[in-house]
Amino acid sequence: MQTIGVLGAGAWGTALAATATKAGRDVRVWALEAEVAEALSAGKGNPVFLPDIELPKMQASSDMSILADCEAILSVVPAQHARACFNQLNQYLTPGVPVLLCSKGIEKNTLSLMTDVVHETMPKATPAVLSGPSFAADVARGLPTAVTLACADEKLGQTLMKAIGRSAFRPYWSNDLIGAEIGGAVKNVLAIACGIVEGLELGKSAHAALISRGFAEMTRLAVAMGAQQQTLAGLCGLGDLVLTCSSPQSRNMSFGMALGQGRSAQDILAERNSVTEGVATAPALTELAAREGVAMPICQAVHEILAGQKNVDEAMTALLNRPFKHEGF
Ligand SMILES: NC(=O)C1=CN([C@@H]2O[C@H](COP(=O)(O)OP(=O)(O)OC[C@H]3O[C@@H](n4cnc5c(N)ncnc54)[C@H](O)[C@@H]3O)[C@@H](O)[C@H]2O)C=CC1
Ligand SMILES: O=C(CO)COP(=O)(O)O
Repeated sequence: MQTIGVLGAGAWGTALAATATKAGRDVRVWALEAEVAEALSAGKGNPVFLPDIELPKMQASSDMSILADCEAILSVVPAQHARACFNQLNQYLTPGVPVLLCSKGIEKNTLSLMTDVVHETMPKATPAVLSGPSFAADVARGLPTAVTLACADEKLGQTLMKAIGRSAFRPYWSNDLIGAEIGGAVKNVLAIACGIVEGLELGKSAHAALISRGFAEMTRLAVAMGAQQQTLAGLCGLGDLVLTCSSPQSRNMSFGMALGQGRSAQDILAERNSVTEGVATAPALTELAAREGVAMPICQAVHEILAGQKNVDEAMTALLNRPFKHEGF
């Protein structure tokens, strides 16, 4: 597998394209913004989404036909834009081509996971999922990490791992696509909650308790949707949850911190050109949890705050006054 297409040149798409280039692949990048495509093609990095990081030169275009006939595609567009992009991408795919889903979110209104969106828009494609603790800036700088690569077919999974893996970027194979997707989507909402706890200065004990109970919520939903419990204990679940809930480098966590400090969601988002996936995923997740009959009180509290149904203090008081119960998932 030599020719790798990357759909989306935000921070993460760019970091993954750089990684695959360093791994020796022939990489082709589709960027929505012509200025990003021009800068990447000229070897000037990505001044819009990953400024001040030196990157290898790569072929890039804002014309999606650049992805025609690639042997694998990495999809790295924000979850809420995936369907529109896939509708356009479909015409350029060869039958059976693997599409490795690298974005972390659930589609609003339809409640579709990214694999569902692939099945509905690109029936020729074979979906796989890449998820785990991986800040784009760290990966683009060549700092080490490990991620989950979920693919139903182990042989294809191994081929994808060899194509994009390096010593500093270590994929581990799993056959559990649903577990990998749910882990990545839910941790973003939980990171907002952790940020709120930090912004309210409720202390590190509250922070750790929230991560642990959040992990129980994530696992409950994933298992109800057919995932294996152990997947959530891996890189794409606990690994990414710990990373994203621990550092203001996370957009979701820093968004939550600003909310906890009293700023409005609208004001915080207006200052950003980057995506904060947990904001759109929170309402979808709340609906999905209700559909599956799974209790997700922390994620629901984030949704209620974002929907203006409760302020942060009211949401926190409601969480702290839930009935005492058995621990466990
Ligand atoms: N940045 C990171 O550290 C990581 C991000 N991810 C995930 O990767 C996905 C992409 O995030 P980032 O690369 O960070 O994005 P970003 O926040 O750096 O950039 C925003 C991206 O959204 C794209 N965009 C905006 N409007 C669009 C539209 N109408 N159609 C298609 N694309 C549009 C922009 O072109 C750009 O690529 C998200 O789901 C995120 O959760 C996953 C792992 C790490
Ligand atoms: O998914 C990520 C790290 O694994 C990035 O998290 P944020 O989108 O919150 O920055």
